[in-house]
Amino acid sequence: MAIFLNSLRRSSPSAAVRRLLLRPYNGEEVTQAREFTTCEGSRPSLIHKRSLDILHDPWFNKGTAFSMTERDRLDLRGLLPPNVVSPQQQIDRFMVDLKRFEVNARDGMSDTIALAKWRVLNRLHDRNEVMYYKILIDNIEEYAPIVYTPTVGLVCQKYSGLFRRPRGMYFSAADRGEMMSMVYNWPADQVDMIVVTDGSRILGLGDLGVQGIGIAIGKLDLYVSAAGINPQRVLPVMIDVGTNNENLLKDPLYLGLDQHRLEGEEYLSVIDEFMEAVFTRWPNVIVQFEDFQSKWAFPLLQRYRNTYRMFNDDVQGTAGVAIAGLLGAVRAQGQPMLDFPKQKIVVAGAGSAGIGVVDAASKTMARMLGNTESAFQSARSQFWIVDASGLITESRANIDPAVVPFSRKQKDVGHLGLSEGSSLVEVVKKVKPDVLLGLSAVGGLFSKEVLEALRDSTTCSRPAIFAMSNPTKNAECTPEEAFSIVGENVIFASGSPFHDVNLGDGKIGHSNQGNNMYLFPGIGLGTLLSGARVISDGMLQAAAECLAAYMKDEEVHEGVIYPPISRIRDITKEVAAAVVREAVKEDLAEGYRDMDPRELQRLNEEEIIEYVQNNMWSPVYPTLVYKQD
Ligand SMILES: NC(=O)C1=CN([C@@H]2O[C@H](COP(=O)(O)OP(=O)(O)OC[C@H]3O[C@@H](n4cnc5c(N)ncnc54)[C@H](O)[C@@H]3O)[C@@H](O)[C@H]2O)C=CC1
Ligand SMILES: CC(=O)C(=O)O
Ligand SMILES: [Mg+2]
Repeated sequence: MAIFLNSLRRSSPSAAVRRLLLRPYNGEEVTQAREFTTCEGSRPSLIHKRSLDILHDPWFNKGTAFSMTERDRLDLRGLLPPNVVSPQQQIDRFMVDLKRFEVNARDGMSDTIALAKWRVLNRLHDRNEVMYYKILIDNIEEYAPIVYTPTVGLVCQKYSGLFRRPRGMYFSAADRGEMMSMVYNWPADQVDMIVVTDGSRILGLGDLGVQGIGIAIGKLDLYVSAAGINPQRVLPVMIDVGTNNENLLKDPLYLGLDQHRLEGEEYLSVIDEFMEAVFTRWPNVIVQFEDFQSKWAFPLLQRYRNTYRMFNDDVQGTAGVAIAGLLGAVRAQGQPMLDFPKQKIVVAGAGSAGIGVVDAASKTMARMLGNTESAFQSARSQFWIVDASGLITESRANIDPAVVPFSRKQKDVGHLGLSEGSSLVEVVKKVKPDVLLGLSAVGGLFSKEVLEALRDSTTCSRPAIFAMSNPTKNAECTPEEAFSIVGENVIFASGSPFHDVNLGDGKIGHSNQGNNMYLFPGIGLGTLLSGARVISDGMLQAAAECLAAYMKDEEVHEGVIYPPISRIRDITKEVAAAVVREAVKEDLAEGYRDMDPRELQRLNEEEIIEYVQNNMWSPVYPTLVYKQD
């Protein structure tokens, strides 16, 4: 098994390879001259703008940090206060403004304070991208919960009121037939990463229509901060096919199409047209599908995954993060990882996320058991899935095709006294699971009764609870509830961040954040840098195994199964390198820029990590030089 077989070959790179490795991508001139990957002292960025146009462009603006020579060169003299400040002084001044909200917060962060912070950060994002990402990267643990879950959920809900400047692109059902030309309205000639949503299931908040654009923006903030994707080459996209949220349709301030969602072939034709348009203009782009309702998430993934460079984060990213956490829980129990196929896992939620996890985790078990048909059967029999109508068995009427392979046979559950529709608490009592995993979007689903049933039934020394639904109020339980009811030994992870729990006597109950943010940035970056034409199961599995292997034994024994968010840039680099390696191994890698596939094949593990590192964008002001069109 690849996990933990970290036998890195440490040979020194050839001179030619080293030249490639050590040459981070320097921005060549592009039509819109939108590059700032270089920094002071190295190759400058050529721009076709002067004066106020520069100050109003967040991709180039440095505000008060423009030096006097640059002010002269770019016709900025007199347009800024005279004092030239350093980038760090700029950040210090900004942080004084941002931190004032903390002074007001007596009972932790209220929604109002979180939103106020989001507003201040968003305004900076509109003004000056380098500074925005510098602050985000340096304080990712503190501000990920603002630009991402949970606050991004609130932002999407309140989008009409918060909307000031558009960010990203909107394609709507009214744009049918126009998308192929519309894509040229985007100013960047190169786009590496698109996150697209149709707004139909935003976190656990349901159909938010056009307001779902916020989640695409939040995910791309993580692509820039964690994966070092150049912010000039990311594109958030909202495909507005209508909404079935009656409150939004009644709202006079709603900014989306005033119609119910398109269905069937009409819906598919819009998404098809969008995919064709973006891949025509940017053939190397990677498209991440985000927060599509389950009924479309699976069919769209099957429709596009063998043709386009795309993946579904909720189905595939979440699965990888869950697998890494599940393997961590096995290690925390003091068991060898090969015992994973013995774990009994009750899953609450049979949507895109829940079924994505069960599908991938059962495949991981099956691989450990020898990959035969009976191994697959045996692996599937370790999972019991409960949805809004209770335990899912083969006798379920109108069952979603994606769920069919995981529905239980009556004969297999009957001997436990269970049947179609048995309640979660009954299932927990009878199955006596090692793991309870929630992707139901139902806050508090793991009630006192359910947690007591787990405590009283399980034979596991360290049961694990994954309350993975977002945002915070949708978590199936809190860490306090898990530790106080099930016991101090429990392994706990949640989708949105919670604080660790003080268990007294110097003991800490660790609250892990089990969120796909640990994987999607690395999957995207690894795909980009390998030049893989599609994203294979093997590449996704490599990403999950890398995350699992990242945690040290001492950490997992402490109940820490995921790294702290502050290490997300490092873990993303490792994940991306694992994805590149697997793409090369599977002969999918077609190379990236100067790195052709043959060179890529010659790199050893260390060199691949170096290659990834050197292609991660960092927030540094470039020197700007004006060039006439
Ligand atoms: N932590 C993470 O990285 C991720 C978390 N999620 C979260 O997972 C949740 C679900 O996402 P999807 O699967 O796409 O949504 P979905 O709406 O497709 O699925 C929800 C599922 O929960 C079931 N459910 C509803 N009430 C239930 C109940 N009382 N008991 C048991 N099951 C119940 C539904 O029947 C359905 O099968 C959301 O809150 C989302 O934020 C999703 C992706 C990643
Ligand atoms: C984290 C995420 O992708 C979700 O909750 O949908
Ligand atoms: Mg999602």
